Amino acid sequence: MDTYCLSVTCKSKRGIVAAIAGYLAENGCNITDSSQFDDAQTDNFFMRVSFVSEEGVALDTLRKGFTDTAQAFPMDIAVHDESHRMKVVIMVSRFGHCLNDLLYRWRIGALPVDIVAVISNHLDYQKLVVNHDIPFHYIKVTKENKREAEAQQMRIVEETGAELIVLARYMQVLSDEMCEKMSGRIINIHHSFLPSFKGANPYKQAFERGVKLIGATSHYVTGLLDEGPIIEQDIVRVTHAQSPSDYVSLGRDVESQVLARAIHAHIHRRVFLNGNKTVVFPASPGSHASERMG
Ligand SMILES: Nc1nc2c(c(=O)[nH]1)N[C@@H](CN(C=O)c1ccc(C(=O)N[C@@H](CCC(=O)O)C(=O)O)cc1)CN2
Repeated sequence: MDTYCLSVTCKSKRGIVAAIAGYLAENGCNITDSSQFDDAQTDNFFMRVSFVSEEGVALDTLRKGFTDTAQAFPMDIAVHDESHRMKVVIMVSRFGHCLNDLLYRWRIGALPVDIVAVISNHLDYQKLVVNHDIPFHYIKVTKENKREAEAQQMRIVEETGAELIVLARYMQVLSDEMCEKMSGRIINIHHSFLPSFKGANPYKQAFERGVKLIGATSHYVTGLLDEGPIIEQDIVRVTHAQSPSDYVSLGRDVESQVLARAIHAHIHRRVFLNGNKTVVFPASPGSHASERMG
């Protein structure tokens, strides 16, 4: 039997959970996992439900049936087949550790997505990508050709049907237009514990500040550089004896892990936008089951 995921965002009101649980039960669906959050500050309510359609009621029928429930509680509602593999374009510049990590996770089945293309403004990782039988697109970016380069990037996104763009250390600022068009569908890894040290060279900034912790932050990309809603973060200790290049080495693993966790949360629809913040529900049991055991 297929497992589906229902995600709901609405204004908080008594009875929402009962209405949704009741609707699913009445339509032969068994809830296997449920998370909800009522934000008292914004009065926004968020809910994510995994369920099995035990009597074979089709996804489209369930979607259509929800409109009545949705009318009782004006809500943004979406129902997805949890077996759907999201189409992803990865973009990278000169630092390839996050790309390499994502390709490995994808290859062993730990990242159940379809990587439909890798785009880079450098040729460093062409062989690596082609060896994974994934299309590689080299699109040079200069101050003079940024707009045309971005148009080429967006053509690839549209032609492949990509649902998510991952900036795996892609070091070019995207235009407001692209950020708006792909709002909530571009995930970046920034190599600092935001909001500290935005922009280029965060490790140099951290070294000059004399920090004792460096970190990585994965966030949705907006027109405001490195200020998009944060999805995942982590940190690693540093000492007075270490240099910015030591930070680069120490940062590789934490950047890769933070980005992978953020993508995993996004593709399993566990991330909800809440103004310029996010609500991130925990992974449901078995959500890592797609990984091929060695
Ligand atoms: N619109 C946005 N674009 C990008 C974001 C974002 O949040 N909003 N995140 C960056 C990633 N990034 C840090 O994580 C970052 C990348 C690049 C720069 C920058 O100043 N780039 C220069 C060119 C540098 C070069 O050519 O090597 C530039 O674009 O003029 C700052 C921060 C990805 N894009």
